[in-house]
Amino acid sequence: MKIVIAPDSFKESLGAAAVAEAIARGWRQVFPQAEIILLPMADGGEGTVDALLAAVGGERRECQVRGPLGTPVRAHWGWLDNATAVLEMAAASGLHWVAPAQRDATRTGTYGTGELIRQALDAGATRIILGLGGSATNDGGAGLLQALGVRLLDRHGAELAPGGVALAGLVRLDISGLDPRLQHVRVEVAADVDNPLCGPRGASRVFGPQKGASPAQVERLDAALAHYAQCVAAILGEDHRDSPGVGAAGGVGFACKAFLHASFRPGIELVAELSGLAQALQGADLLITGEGRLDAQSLHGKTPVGVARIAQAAGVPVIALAGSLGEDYQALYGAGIAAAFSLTPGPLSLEQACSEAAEQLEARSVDLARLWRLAQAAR
Ligand SMILES: O=C(O)[C@H](O)CO
Repeated sequence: MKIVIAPDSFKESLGAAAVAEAIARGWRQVFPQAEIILLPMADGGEGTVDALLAAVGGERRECQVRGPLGTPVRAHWGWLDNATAVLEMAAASGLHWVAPAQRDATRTGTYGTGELIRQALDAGATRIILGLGGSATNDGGAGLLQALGVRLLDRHGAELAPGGVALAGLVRLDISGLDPRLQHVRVEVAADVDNPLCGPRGASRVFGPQKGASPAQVERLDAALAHYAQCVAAILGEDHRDSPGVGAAGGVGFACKAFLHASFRPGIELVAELSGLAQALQGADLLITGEGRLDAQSLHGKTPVGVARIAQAAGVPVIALAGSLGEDYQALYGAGIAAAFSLTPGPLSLEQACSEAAEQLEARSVDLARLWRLAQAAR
């Protein structure tokens, strides 16, 4: 029997490698002889740099940058030997940097992600792979642009304060100071979702609430991003707000598309390709994937659906384990996932569920393996 285990991280709880190991421990209790291949995945969000370094090798580097609330954080990135830098915006501006009680999507910013890009430029990168997802921010990448030399000015000619809501006061963009080294760098965005910038499927409405935005704040943020997109279109002569993926990471995708001329692809596709997932699936009986939460939104680029697409092409069935199953998660059954299970055995606080994730994963994996054995015996 050959099993491929290819999960994402469980955000704010367990990295993808630890998730894969916990599932493998459970499976081995029932099938000690099984051939088990562990391929930790990522979709552009948290864990993308580590997944890519694990897949292709390279050097893990660290630097201090401005976190989402403006205080210093220690962010990591990767350097591959062909002058390629691998960055993940969550390392600088991710939700995990902001304690739940402090989450405020109206004022968090992405300046630190721009500083990460500067680090890559200083190192001489000619290609930058930038993972988007898992952000604490909703600023349309405004902070990132400021860190790279763009000036965003209000009606008094003063620089805008950090955060998405401040964009409502944008009157003028001065792009003359944009770091000239960017002209010689290929930027490839690996995005976790394909959402547009604004509107019902936009960054603020879909992802704002998980970053602490109230319904009224969501509306203010959506209007501010629409105004920002309008100002950008006025100077560039091109409106990128509806392009797929520009709503990733609170709209960082938009800044990358408009000013860094980035190409876009689903993050999971890139990670799966570099990790050799399709090859690993040859002759496999089952793929087990997982993510902290699965719901209908997962259809728009999240890891379990991305790996399921590749498994489907290889004729391998897929089962997903999730920390929690959200609204309309059954939509995943139409996207190549045969069955999805939530981890918790009963009511648990979020803190408890996060701290017990490894034990619960192992236990559910045992349950799953036992069910699989029963199904095999009944054949
Ligand atoms: O960071 C976010 O906003 C979500 O992960 C979607 O990209």
